[in-house]
Amino acid sequence: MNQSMSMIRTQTPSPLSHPPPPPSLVLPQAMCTSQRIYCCFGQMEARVNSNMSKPSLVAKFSSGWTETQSLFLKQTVNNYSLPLGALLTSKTQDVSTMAFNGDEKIGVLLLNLGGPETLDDVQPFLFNLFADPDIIRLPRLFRFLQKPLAQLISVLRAPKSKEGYASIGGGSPLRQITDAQAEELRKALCEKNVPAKVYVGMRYWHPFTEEAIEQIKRDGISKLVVLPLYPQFSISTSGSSLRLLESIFREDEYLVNMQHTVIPSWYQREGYIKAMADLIEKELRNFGNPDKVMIFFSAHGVPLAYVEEAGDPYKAEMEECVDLIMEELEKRGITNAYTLAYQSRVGPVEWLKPYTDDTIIELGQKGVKNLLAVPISFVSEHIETLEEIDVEYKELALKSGIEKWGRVPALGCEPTFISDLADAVIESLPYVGAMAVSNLEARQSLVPLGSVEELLAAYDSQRRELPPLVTVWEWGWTKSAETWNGRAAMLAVLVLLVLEVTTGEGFLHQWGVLPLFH
Ligand SMILES: C=CC1=C(C)c2cc3[nH]c(cc4nc(cc5[nH]c(cc1n2)c(C)c5CCC(=O)O)C(CCC(=O)O)=C4C)c(C)c3C=C
Ligand SMILES: [Fe+2]
Repeated sequence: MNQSMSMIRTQTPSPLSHPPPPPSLVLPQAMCTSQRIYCCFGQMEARVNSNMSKPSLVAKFSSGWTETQSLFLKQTVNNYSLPLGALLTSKTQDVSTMAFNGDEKIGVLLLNLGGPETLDDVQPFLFNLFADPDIIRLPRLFRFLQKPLAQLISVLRAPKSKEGYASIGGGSPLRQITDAQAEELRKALCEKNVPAKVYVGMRYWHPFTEEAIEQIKRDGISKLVVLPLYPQFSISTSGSSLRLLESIFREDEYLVNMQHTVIPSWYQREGYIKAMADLIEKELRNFGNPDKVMIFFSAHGVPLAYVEEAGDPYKAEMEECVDLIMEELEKRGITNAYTLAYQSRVGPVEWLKPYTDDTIIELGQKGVKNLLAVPISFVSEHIETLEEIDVEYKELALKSGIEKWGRVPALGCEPTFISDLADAVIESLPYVGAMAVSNLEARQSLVPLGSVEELLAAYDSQRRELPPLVTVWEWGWTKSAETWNGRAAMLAVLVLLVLEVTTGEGFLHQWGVLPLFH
């Protein structure tokens, strides 16, 4: 464990005054046995017994504490070895004035994928997406081909994508919905006495993350909470956005000094789980016999290698998320059969299984008649809910023998959900600028709160090569021959691809590799 990971930050012992001083004492965790931690408002003092593995609350003296506050303190101390004093402030008082100095400006950066707003945007949007090494990661030898390949694939895919976007109104609704979510989150934070500015940073289209960061600098934000709008962490989504942020932060003096924290995933939060269960419960009522309906969770897929080779926690988080939603439904007396499958695969490599389309056909064959689709990787309506699920999968289901099909809407600006996001932000504030949770066992989710750098170090740190979505081959006997043979092979592949696309014939069509995308 490195030194910074084994530290805890505590409130300096101070008189019981108001407001508290900022956290200033940093102690190696190993030295914190029976560390006394004073909280300097509300007349309270907490003593924490801590060792390398897990701190625990051993004593608490307070006046005027509610049951919830005591429980919160206990859970917090037992789960995290981080700034206790600040955590106490966040639950008891106005964070903007208590946890931080009055001149601190809090910002929340919502990260999302972005989508083309017009049909003309589709090809350049796809180029940005495929030029991202977290989406198509070529072997080192072929990295120089990332952009030409992105150009080729985006041109190849654009007609099919355009058709999809045309059928949902000529563009993606993602920007509008994310802007509305940002505004609702701002209001919810304000109502909870945490005035903050909320920014939207998209990965592949406007408003780009770079644009949001420029605004954050102009606004003089001093403490930033980074909140990817993906409930589950994946290298291909939150990971890619965080990698971009890391490179932006690294090159900018203002940003290097701006304190931040990241909420990497939040699929396990009670408010989110309850909001999902509410939507499912409501939609089940539209069926004649709700208890006979198969609940069909359809998650966005990722290539299998992300999970098996790069350590992407996405699959594990997804499965846990589905279990939590089903547990919540069970508490409400809803014990329907359910299943989880993965949609939207792209290219010929293996993705997470079972695939949504195969599963729909199988369910039909098994005699399932009522199916309720639940999109689970997204919190906004977009092409993959409005077109892929509502049109393509519905059609497939009806063809496969399903008689009644329903679909749960995406969360959008659902109040329980927005309020829970606001709580997630508030609970993360004490971690802004602090070290990440060092105790693996104490993590509440598979990916812990932390800084951009730490999160990237925890997952996919070596950025191992992943099988590209378009498979290329290598041969040769010496290092240099391998390099040049590889490059020649890649060029040959490119030429053949161009010929295939222009003539519509060739070996890839014969092998069923092209058309590349479904
Ligand atoms: C090529 C590989 C892709 C991976 C891996 C991938 C993962 C992934 N994506 C989302 C969420 C969204 N994807 C969206 C669009 C989109 N994604 C891909 C490819 C991969 N996604 C493509 C080619 C596209 C463009 C649309 C299309 O042509 O099909 C969107 C935006 C949709 C919109 O309305 O504009 C979202 C959102 C997740 C959650 C995920 C992995 C977990
Ligand atoms: Fe995608």
